[in-house]
Amino acid sequence: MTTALRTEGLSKSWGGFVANSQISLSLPKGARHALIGPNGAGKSTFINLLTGVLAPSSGEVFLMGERVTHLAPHERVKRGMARTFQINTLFPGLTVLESVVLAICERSGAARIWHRTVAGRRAEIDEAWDLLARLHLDRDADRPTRSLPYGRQRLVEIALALAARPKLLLLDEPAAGIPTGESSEIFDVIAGLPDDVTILFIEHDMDLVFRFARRITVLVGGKPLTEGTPDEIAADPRVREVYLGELPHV
Ligand SMILES: Nc1ncnc2c1ncn2[C@@H]1O[C@H](COP(=O)(O)OP(=O)(O)OP(=O)(O)O)[C@@H](O)[C@H]1O
Repeated sequence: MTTALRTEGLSKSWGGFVANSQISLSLPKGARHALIGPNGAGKSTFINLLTGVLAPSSGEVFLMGERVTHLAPHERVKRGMARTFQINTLFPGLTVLESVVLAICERSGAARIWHRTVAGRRAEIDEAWDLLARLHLDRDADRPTRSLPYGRQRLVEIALALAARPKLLLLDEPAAGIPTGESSEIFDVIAGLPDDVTILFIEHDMDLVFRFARRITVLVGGKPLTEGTPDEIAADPRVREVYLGELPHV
């Protein structure tokens, strides 16, 4: 089976403080893998090491079998690694459709001429409509992204990441701060993505984690405590101790 993402002994320290210690993880193609752990466990640090925002103190990162440990973030994006960004820092004044068309142009190399006219980019516009339909965003296509409710903005962020046609999608708390009904919708959309997109997500809401992950890694104090299926993780007394009753009963 093809491994989409593999890390070997990935570690990050600042001075004497160890934020990530010897994390070795392997995600087969099509994985729906959750990374969980208490506040400060080192989850965001790990994602930042994967994307190249941070350089590891030691260890390796492989994307689709290729070593990418020392590549710049944009080089990893080119090779198929995408993460979501807060939309407010991207194109707040553009409509949903314009934002997604621009992101597609960025991937297809048409970005350098986009200012001529977005309306002239027929292939990119068609692709954007397909993507919006898949994410149930088509009815919002003509609205400025900043006028959307927060939950739908998060969906646009996912659409922008998908515009890069990623092989690996990294989601750092995709449902944070969103009312329960809307967060389920976001995870329904994520669950409906095709299996050629491998997904690693961080999420604090244990109901969502146990509904959508096929495997879970638990990080405590920067170290992997255990990894397993949702049933295995929910039944693990060490994990139950860390989560103090937040886990579903099996
Ligand atoms: N640039 C930095 N310099 C020093 N320490 C840092 C830096 N970035 C993160 N840390 C520390 O590393 C530890 C892990 O932080 P990280 O944000 O990765 O945890 P997390 O599991 O994502 O937490 P949360 O669930 O609260 O978002 C924390 O103690 C944090 O203070």
